[in-house]
Amino acid sequence: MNRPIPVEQALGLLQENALTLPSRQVPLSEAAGCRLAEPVISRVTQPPAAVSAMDGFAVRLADVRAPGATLAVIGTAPAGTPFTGLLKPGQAVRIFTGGHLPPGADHIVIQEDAEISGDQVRCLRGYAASEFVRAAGIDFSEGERLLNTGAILTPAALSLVAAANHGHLQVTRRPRVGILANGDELRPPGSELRPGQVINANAAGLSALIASWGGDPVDLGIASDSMASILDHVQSADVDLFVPVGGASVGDHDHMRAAFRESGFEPIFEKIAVKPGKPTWFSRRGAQRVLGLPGNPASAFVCAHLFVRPLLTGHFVLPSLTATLAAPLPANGAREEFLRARVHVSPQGLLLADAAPNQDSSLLKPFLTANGLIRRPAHAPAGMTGAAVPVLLIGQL
Ligand SMILES: Nc1nc2c(c(=O)[nH]1)N[C@H]1C(S)=C(S)[C@@H](COP(=O)(O)OP(=O)(O)OC[C@H]3O[C@@H](n4cnc5c(N)ncnc54)[C@H](O)[C@@H]3O)O[C@H]1N2
Ligand code: MOO
Repeated sequence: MNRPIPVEQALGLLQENALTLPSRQVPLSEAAGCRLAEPVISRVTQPPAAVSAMDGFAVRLADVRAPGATLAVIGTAPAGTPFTGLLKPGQAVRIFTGGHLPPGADHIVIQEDAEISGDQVRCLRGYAASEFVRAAGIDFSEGERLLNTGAILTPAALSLVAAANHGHLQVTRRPRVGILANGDELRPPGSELRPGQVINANAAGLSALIASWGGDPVDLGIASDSMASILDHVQSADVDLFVPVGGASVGDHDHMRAAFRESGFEPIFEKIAVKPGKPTWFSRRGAQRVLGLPGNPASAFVCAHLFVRPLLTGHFVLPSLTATLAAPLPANGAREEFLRARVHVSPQGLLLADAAPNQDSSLLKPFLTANGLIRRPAHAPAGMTGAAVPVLLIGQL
């Protein structure tokens, strides 16, 4: 299994070997960003009854079709305290936004269109149809399935679940993701460097990406270029997914795969026909997985987006937009390519993709402006300015 496999095949194998994690119950206050381990079924109807969308008067539409109707105000219906009496013809109830419509009422006259005098209200306008009434259940109903197993609890999902009257949720534990840098030359950021030494730059960014995708990053430090050192770091780690970085290629100092194999991990794939990131590899041991990234920083970042993100989010299809090339591209080689690019909307409203001029896999600086990856099939012919290309967003538009 040493030949590089296509990107789509790699994604399929990741999906077949997706992480399986235990679930636990958490209060809503701890559920942000977690993944649901069971569907959320609403326990209530929202709104529970027809309610007013405005401050004003609940009336019968039939009473106010013509302007100038004068009605007797028989009570008040603020939000939280429904008026229980029946609204008869010729009557109105003072109502506030969110208040339940009293039985018999089917229309709201907003207070700006009303003149109050004592316990009477005069409606200045006439109305052809019912206004400002929110029907019961326009948002959702009791028993309705609001979210499926696997959904991520986004801020909007959290409020929806709260509105559906769930105080606790069964969620999958966040995957613990161990980032293991490797290389005798590497030192932590902030170090005094001797000649030949390089900063472990990858771990900081990968850790932030992993957290943004719902993982709990665990910094496993830097292993030196020896089997013993890597084994030492692997054996002492309690993680669901290892993300070793570097030592993935064919050099004399690349021991990462062999060390994991020695630890009982079985290879699933060894290389991907992708540029950058050919040495990206994947293996498993029981419930644990390893997604090995190349050490080159751009390769590590791009392949984290392509292959670590699906493992953490459970979405194994790379989301794609269509953009227009802002500048020509040369023909592509034998590996599917993902070019760091700035994706932006032109003043004419066109989504443009502008590839960074230098795509060398050692460069980090292009990621400051690149918010997308232009996806180019293997052997794609040269692309002309104006051509449509698929783009994967990796940042804000
Ligand atoms: N003869 C061949 N040489 C290489 C091949 C090949 O097929 N045949 N593949 C190349 C490709 S493609 C890539 S990508 C790199 C990846 O190699 P490794 O994963 O083994 O990475 P290293 O050798 O450990 O490091 C490469 C480069 O990146 C720097 N690095 C490593 N880790 C970090 C880190 N955590 N932070 C910052 N920089 C890091 C390291 O110092 C090296 O400069 O292999 C090609 N070679
Ligand atoms: O595939 Mo490597 O990541 O080009 O440099």
